[in-house]
Amino acid sequence: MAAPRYRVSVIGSGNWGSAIAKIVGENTAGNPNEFDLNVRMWVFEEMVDGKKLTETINSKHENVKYLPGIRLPDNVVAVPDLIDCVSGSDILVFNVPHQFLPRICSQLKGKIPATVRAVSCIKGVELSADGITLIATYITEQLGIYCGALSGANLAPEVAQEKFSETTIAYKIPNPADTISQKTIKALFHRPYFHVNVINDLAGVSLAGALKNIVALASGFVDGMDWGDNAKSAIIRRGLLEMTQFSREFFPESESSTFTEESCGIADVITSCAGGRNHKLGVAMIKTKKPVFELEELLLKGQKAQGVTTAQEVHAFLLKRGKTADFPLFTAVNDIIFNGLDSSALPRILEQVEIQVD
Ligand SMILES: NC(=O)C1=CN([C@@H]2O[C@H](COP(=O)(O)OP(=O)(O)OC[C@H]3O[C@@H](n4cnc5c(N)ncnc54)[C@H](O)[C@@H]3O)[C@@H](O)[C@H]2O)C=CC1
Ligand SMILES: O=C(CO)COP(=O)(O)O
Repeated sequence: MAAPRYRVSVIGSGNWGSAIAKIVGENTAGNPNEFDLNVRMWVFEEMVDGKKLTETINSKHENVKYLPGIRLPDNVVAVPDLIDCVSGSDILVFNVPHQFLPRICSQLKGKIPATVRAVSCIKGVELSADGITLIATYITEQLGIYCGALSGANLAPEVAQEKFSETTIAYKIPNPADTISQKTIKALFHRPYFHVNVINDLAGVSLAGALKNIVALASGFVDGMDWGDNAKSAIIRRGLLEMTQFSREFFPESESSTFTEESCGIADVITSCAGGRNHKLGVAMIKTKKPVFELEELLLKGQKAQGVTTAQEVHAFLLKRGKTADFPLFTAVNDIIFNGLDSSALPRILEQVEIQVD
């Protein structure tokens, strides 16, 4: 009997969504025994230069708004209808700014067979009255399918230009009878220029990707104040410690080594504090004093900086638990964005507590 050829859909077509669709399209084309050639990519439809974005993507093979200048493989097909996009697929790749996920899941609920498998490339968390849920876990809870997580030091424009980077995927086989293995998942994402390491630590990979966006904003603040490289390294060190402590304390199944050894940990903090959108926004906030969401629109032109909402969500979670004092950097980032705290207070705030990680 011939082995199954898995059909893959990518849900999302922003800066990272399009770059990941390019990778997946290259790999389905390169592994015809394992994957169906065509990759459907869900596009939140909008008019760009008087034309539907899906039509432009399918005729020019370029996402002219969110990943301009990069040719997408011909086998990546833009689809405006979410249900059409996922129907008949075996593997779903979720890649949207995290604030849009609940609506997407509510549209998909009850329509996905339990045998479908998913990977989330989203960097964020889901906040509810009960607390914080990992994005992958949220997808599992909403759709009844297993979901892993991909996260790493992966600025989308660099990955799309095929400049070398590494990434981490957390994927555990949920059912011994599954034919979609860690090897299958690696074959879907690994490229000569995009090296994948598959591990088991779903909480560590997911939280590293979400929390580093808060640290990247803080690094933008110190660069906005022109405080130099020593200050930025201090923010990176303290940020990584708070990220690890948060994960170990609230998700004890996470592993410290994920933060120190994997691309999704230290490497992503360094990358994001050097060149990411959250960093850029942090710099601009200090230099211009303009409101954060006005700057996001102005600078990112429809792209999103996830650190702003994540800082707010993590703060609400810590406040409810009386734990803000244990996470002074996370708390200060929220207070600088939303409560008018002066960023020059960072050294005084960080002096008060030294983080302990087991
Ligand atoms: N861009 C990057 O370099 C990287 C991003 N990520 C993460 O990937 C995830 C997706 O980010 P990007 O693809 O960069 O997105 P993006 O920041 O480019 O956001 C724009 C996307 O949001 C969509 N959108 C706007 N309004 C919407 C709505 N109401 N409903 C649904 N979609 C809507 C747009 O159509 C567009 O596809 C985020 O969690 C981000 O943190 C991870 C690694 C790298
Ligand atoms: O996650 C990223 C790089 O790994 C992208 O970070 P930004 O969203 O801050 O651009």
